[in-house]
Amino acid sequence: MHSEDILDYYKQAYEELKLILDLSFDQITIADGNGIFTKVSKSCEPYFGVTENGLIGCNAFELEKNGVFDTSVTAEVIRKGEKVTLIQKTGANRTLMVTGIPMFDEEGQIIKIINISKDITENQMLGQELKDIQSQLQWFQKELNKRQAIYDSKVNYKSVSMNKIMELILHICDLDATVLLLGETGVGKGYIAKVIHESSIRKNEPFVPINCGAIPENLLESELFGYESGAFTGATKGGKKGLFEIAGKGTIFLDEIGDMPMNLQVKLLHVLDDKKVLRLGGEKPIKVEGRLIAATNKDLKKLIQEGKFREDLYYRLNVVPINIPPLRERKVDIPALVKMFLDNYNNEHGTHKTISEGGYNILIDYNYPGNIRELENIIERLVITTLGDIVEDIQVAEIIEPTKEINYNSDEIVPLKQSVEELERRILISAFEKYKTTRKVAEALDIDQSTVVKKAKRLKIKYS
Ligand SMILES: Nc1ncnc2c1ncn2[C@@H]1O[C@H](COP(=O)(O)OP(=O)(O)OP(=O)(O)O)[C@@H](O)[C@H]1O
Repeated sequence: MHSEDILDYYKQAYEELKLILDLSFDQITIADGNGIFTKVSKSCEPYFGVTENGLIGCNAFELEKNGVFDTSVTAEVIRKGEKVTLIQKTGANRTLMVTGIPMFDEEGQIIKIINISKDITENQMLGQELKDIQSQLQWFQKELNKRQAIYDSKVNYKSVSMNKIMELILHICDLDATVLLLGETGVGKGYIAKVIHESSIRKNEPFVPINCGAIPENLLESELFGYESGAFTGATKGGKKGLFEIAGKGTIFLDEIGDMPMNLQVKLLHVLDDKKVLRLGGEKPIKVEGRLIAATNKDLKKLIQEGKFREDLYYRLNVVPINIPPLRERKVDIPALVKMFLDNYNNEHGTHKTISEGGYNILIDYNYPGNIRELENIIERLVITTLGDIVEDIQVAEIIEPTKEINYNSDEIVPLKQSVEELERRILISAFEKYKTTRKVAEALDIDQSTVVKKAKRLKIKYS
């Protein structure tokens, strides 16, 4: 071949190479062994924010420093002496996947580096969007699970006050914060404590309830904190786990916290502050990881004033207070509860009882000093004691009549003696429903056992 033909051949080859470079969708750059760009495809311009001529003759190390791209693949190939693939962020805010391929001379020195880049900005954005959607989905799933748990728990309510409580529960169920449930006897504090546990991430861990008012002080202490063998006379060999230990990562429910003896209140406060518990006679602290829910029907502030409840413990427990209103203040909830209890007891006793319209109205009108517990008992008694399939008005009235309360909010003036007797009767009936024995009722009402017996006789209250 003549030298002119050779020149033509190379010229043509060069033109073809340039055309390929410029037509390529990918960004191609060629640098020499020192990292100086010798050829750059036109498509590079929008991706690096620098013109073709602005790149040619520039050093990759310099461009890296000037922020045209973060890590230069050319520079990396020179540093490592081998083929490199990396993700590169450019000054024009694009994300590229770049591969740099070195070419060597006979002595193994790099003479050229060919870089091919693919724009993956959209892929990355889609990837991020996918991640965002996935985390949103997880959040919705978690919310849905919590709502499902509340639905499954069959807390029937229509009232605004209960709706607010359930929304609060959804909000706090997964937090570690201590919950203090307040409300009259029978409003469902224990029931709600269980709902909180079952709607929370702790639902597969134990739910451990204990009634602080029903157990003597020394027994309560060993139940709560456990003991080592030989801690006291009669202690089981091998010791015993306390309820905090048994609850593990679950929920410990301290019912009737207002009845906890002062001495134990101090110990409980230490456990809550230190998040550690010591078994009686033990030396090794055990980590407390469970969530605490406490409940009381007593006025804790009044107990503090009377010196019967520690103020510091009160503030420690009162992180999320939930005040459950009495049933008489949310009568819209009664129909669904009546239906639920009627269905439950019909199932349990194999009956098909319904309640007459009049009987139903009596149930709605009644003020339930014993709250949901009393309503449940009334429905069970009606299902068991009535003979036909329809519970008539009179049968409902007969059950409610002995405890029918005087409506103190009405304008009707009733003789004081009658009012006092009625109030006593209500209190005693509720106390008997809960505590069953005259001794425990006397303890709860802080009167002598003989007074309980006398009053029950005078007010014709039956107890077993
Ligand atoms: N929302 C509810 N739906 C169905 N049953 C309920 C509901 N709330 C309470 N109950 C039922 O009413 C009864 C009393 O509830 P619970 O023992 O939780 O009340 P409490 O406020 O803890 O009472 P106390 O202060 O006397 O311990 C229980 O049998 C419980 O199952």
